[in-house]
Amino acid sequence: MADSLTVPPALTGEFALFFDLDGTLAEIKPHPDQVVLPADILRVLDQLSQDNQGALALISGRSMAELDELARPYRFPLAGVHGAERRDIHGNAHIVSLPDSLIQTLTAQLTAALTHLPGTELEAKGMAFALHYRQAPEHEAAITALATSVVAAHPQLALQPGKCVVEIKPKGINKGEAISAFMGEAPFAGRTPVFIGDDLTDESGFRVVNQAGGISIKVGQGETCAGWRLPNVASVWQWVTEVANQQQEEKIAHNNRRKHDGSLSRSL
Ligand SMILES: O=P(O)(O)OC[C@H]1O[C@H](O[C@H]2O[C@H](CO)[C@@H](O)[C@H](O)[C@H]2O)[C@H](O)[C@@H](O)[C@@H]1O
Repeated sequence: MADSLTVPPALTGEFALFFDLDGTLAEIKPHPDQVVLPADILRVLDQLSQDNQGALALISGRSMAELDELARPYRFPLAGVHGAERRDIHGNAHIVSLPDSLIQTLTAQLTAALTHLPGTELEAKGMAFALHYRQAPEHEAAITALATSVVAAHPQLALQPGKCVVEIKPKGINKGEAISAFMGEAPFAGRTPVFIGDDLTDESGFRVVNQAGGISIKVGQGETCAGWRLPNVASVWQWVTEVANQQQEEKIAHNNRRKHDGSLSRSL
């Protein structure tokens, strides 16, 4: 499927919009804390959210606290840590946690192990851990072996490989489940889901969206079950801006038709 994929179609209708963050809305950077979302793109997302009755959510591997920071001043519905955290349209949080004792043990174990792998970084996210090797690609095999051994020792955990990262997350957690949860609730329910993502963690989201007859969009190269492809982050920004502009024009045309019909019926 991968290489014959084309740019996604125009969006006319009632949509529920889901966006991955790193590698989709934001360029990949050497370190996670160097990532920013341009103010223009945040305004476009807010516009899209308003024009779709609030049916827009960020679906990310990052924590919800980081997502809120990156999306400031806006507060969108969120799924963080690959779906282990979720904040619905009413602001209610749905959290999958691990026992504190296990989090403490894993933090200590992983911190100690990474001191022997210079250039690697541990990102502790509460119920999940990202083991980054972007600055030390020579340690990819060691990081993968370490994460694999930790997951093998704890049946409640699962591996989540990504771009220069191997993550350890609670078992059964994935972005597809998070999108399904949103699709069961207003204002998402009944709309056609659209999900844009770039990485392996996004494939479960694409599957759910495909099953619902929605629009799944892979950013960049690589095998995917998505139905459409955009080449890079710049093309995502361009596409979402075009979609927002088009929805605005439709709204204006719709309002003008209503005004015109109203004045016609008054004059009859
Ligand atoms: O689901 P996403 O929104 O795509 O988040 C996936 C992970 O993104 C971050 O790591 C990745 O992006 C970093 C910044 O560009 C990059 O330095 C790193 O190599 C990538 O793996 C984030 O740090 C993770 O917590 C997310 O799970």
